[in-house]
Amino acid sequence: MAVSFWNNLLQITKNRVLQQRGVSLYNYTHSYEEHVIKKKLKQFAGGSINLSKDGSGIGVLTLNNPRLMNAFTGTMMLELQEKVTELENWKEGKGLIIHGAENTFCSGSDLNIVKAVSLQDGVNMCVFIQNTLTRLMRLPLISVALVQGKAVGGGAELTTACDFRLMTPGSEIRFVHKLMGLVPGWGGATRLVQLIGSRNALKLLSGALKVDPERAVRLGLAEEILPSSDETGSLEEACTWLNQYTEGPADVIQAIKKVVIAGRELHLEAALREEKDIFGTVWGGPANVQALAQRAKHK
Ligand SMILES: CCC(=O)SCCNC(=O)CCNC(=O)[C@H](O)C(C)(C)COP(=O)(O)OP(=O)(O)OC[C@H]1O[C@@H](n2cnc3c(N)ncnc32)[C@H](O)[C@@H]1OP(=O)(O)O
Repeated sequence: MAVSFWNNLLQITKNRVLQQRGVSLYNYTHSYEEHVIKKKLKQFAGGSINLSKDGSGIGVLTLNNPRLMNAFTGTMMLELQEKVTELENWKEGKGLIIHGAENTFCSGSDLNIVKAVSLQDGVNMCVFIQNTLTRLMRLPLISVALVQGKAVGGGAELTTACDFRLMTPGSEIRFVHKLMGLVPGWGGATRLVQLIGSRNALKLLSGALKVDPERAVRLGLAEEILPSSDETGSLEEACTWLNQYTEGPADVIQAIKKVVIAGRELHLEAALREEKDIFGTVWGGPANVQALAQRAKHK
């Protein structure tokens, strides 16, 4: 009796955490105070995170700090959080492409920050960006990291917060943390293990291996190698690839992503309950009614 009470409570809590995507994994009980770290991040300015949203429900998020190979400054970390909040509230959204400006993806954390901050601030920055990337991963949008040039360190970690990775010829994903005397902290190791298994993840992290597109596809880390390597061509190709999966009404696409998140993150019974609740949001909805009226056949 008591065990089942606590199991139920645990499941309800997990459901709530999943549903309230803005909720942080960490709070003051972990000595984490977001407003304090935000103030610190403001001190490391430069670059920007740009978001454009088109009428067909596809958003394009551009990491824009090409002078430093699109390394994340403090203000870019803050802007990423703002853009994720905007995307969480985008009712018409269906898909998201993340790419870097000027033919390269991202070289991770700005090394000027790594050099300047204390251990406590470093850990709190890690918490801040880990929270943002967890929310990014849970967006009700189908997300793609378009990897052109190099995705290094935190840049490699960011690619793993997307549902899919598409790589251009000559591009590379590399977890260089070991060479910096570090390990991933933006959630990248946890997600990498989920994506390619613990043995492959261990090889990539402990060898700081350069993962070219062919190897990434073999490992199941990337879906495809796009034909174009230039910025405009590869972005168009990534949009075309994504469109195969975002055809249809936004509420249905978002519901599909939500049932997949539930299946991935929750225990079986909680996932099944969540799936039933999400099902209830589309049953009898406009797309369902229209499909029934058209006597749809799926040949
Ligand atoms: C989560 C924790 C982490 O992210 S730890 C990992 C931090 N990132 C790194 O250690 C990557 C360091 N950078 C590199 O290895 C190379 O710059 C890479 C990305 C491979 C690109 O090489 P390459 O194409 O030859 O360009 P480059 O080295 O000439 O770089 C151009 C200018 O950009 C700068 N840059 C690059 N990355 C960063 C970074 N993360 N932080 C600060 N600055 C960075 C380079 O220093 C270089 O600047 P400059 O032209 O020498 O003034």
